[in-house]
Amino acid sequence: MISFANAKINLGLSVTEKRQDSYHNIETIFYPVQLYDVLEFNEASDYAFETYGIDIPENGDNLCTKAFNLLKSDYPEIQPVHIKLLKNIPVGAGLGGGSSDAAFVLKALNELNNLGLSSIILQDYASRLGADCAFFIDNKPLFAEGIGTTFSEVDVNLSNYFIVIIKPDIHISTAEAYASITPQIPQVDLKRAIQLPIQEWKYHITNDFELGIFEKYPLIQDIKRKLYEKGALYACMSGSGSSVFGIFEEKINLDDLNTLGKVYYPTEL
Ligand SMILES: C[C@@](CO)(OP(=O)(O)O)[C@H](O)COP(=O)(O)OP(=O)(O)OC[C@H]1O[C@@H](n2ccc(N)nc2=O)[C@H](O)[C@@H]1O
Ligand SMILES: Nc1ncnc2c1ncn2[C@@H]1O[C@H](COP(=O)(O)OP(=O)(O)O)[C@@H](O)[C@H]1O
Repeated sequence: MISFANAKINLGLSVTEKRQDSYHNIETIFYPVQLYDVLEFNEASDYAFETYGIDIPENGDNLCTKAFNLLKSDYPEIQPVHIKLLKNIPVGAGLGGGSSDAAFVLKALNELNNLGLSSIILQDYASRLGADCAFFIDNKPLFAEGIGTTFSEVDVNLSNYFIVIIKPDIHISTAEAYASITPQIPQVDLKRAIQLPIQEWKYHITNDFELGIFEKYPLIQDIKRKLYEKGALYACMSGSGSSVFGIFEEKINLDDLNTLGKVYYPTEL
C-alpha cells in the first residue's frame, strides 16, 4: 500500500493562552497543501522503518514508528509492517510533515488491519503523537482551537489560487517558538476574517509567531516582503516557521527567489 502524506499551512495563528500542562491554547485555520511525503507499507515478519530523501534530525523514534507502537499497544492483532518513507516535506518548516506522516500511518494501519476505527478515534490517537497530527486524519480545511485539536468547520477554498511556499535554510523547533511567545487575546475573529475577500486578509489575519521569529531571523521577514512584491494577495509564515507561503491569483514562477530559500509549488498529484 502507498500513502501520500501531504503538508499543511496555517491561515493565521493566534496563541491565546499558556496552559497548566505547558501547552498553549491557539486559534488557527489548518489548510492542506499538495506537497507530499510518500509512505510505502509492505508485509514483513518484524516491524521495520527506513527513510529516504530529506534527512530527518534524530530526536527519538520517528513519528511513523511512534504511531505504529501507539496503535499496536491497544490492538496487538496489528500485523508487522515494513514502512519506507520518502521525505520530501521540509522539516522544522511549520508544514507539519512529521505529524502528517504519523497520521497517515495510523490511517493505513486501520485500513490494512481492518480495525474499523472512526475518524474521532483516530484523531484521539493522533493527538497523543502531536498537536498538529489530529488535523491530518480528516485532512480538510478546519478551524482549530484548544491545543489545536478541537475542530470546527470553516468555509475556505483556495483551489482557484496558486500557492507558493519558500523554505529558507533555517530549522525552527516548535517547542522553542512557543517558549518565546507572549500569549494574547486575539484582536480579530479569525473565522469571520477568513470570509473576507482574500485581498483583505493581509489587514486582518496574522500569525503571532512572526513577531519573535522575524526579529531573530530577518531573512524570513524578507521572504514575506518579497512575496508581496511579487504580487501575492496574501503571504504569511506557516505555523512556527520557517517557511512562508504566498497565495497568488495566477500561476507564477518564483525560481529567482531561490537565493532566499527553496521554492515549492504544491500541486495535485
Ligand atoms: C505551531 C503549530 C501550528 O500548527 O505547528 P508547526 O508550526 O510546528 O507545524 C502547532 O501548534 C504545533 O504542533 P506540533 O508540532 O504537533 O506540536 P507537538 O509536537 O504536540 O508539541 C511540541 C511542543 O510545542 C509546544 N506546543 C505545541 C502545541 C501547542 N498548542 N502548544 C504548545 O506549547 C509544547 O512545548 C510541545 O512540547
Ligand atoms: N517522519 C518525520 N518527519 C519529520 N520530522 C520527524 C518525523 N519523525 C520525527 N520527526 C521529528 O519531528 C520534528 C518536527 O517535524 P516536522 O513536523 O517536520 O516539523 P514542523 O514542526 O515544522 O511541522 C523533527 O525535527 C524531527 O526530529
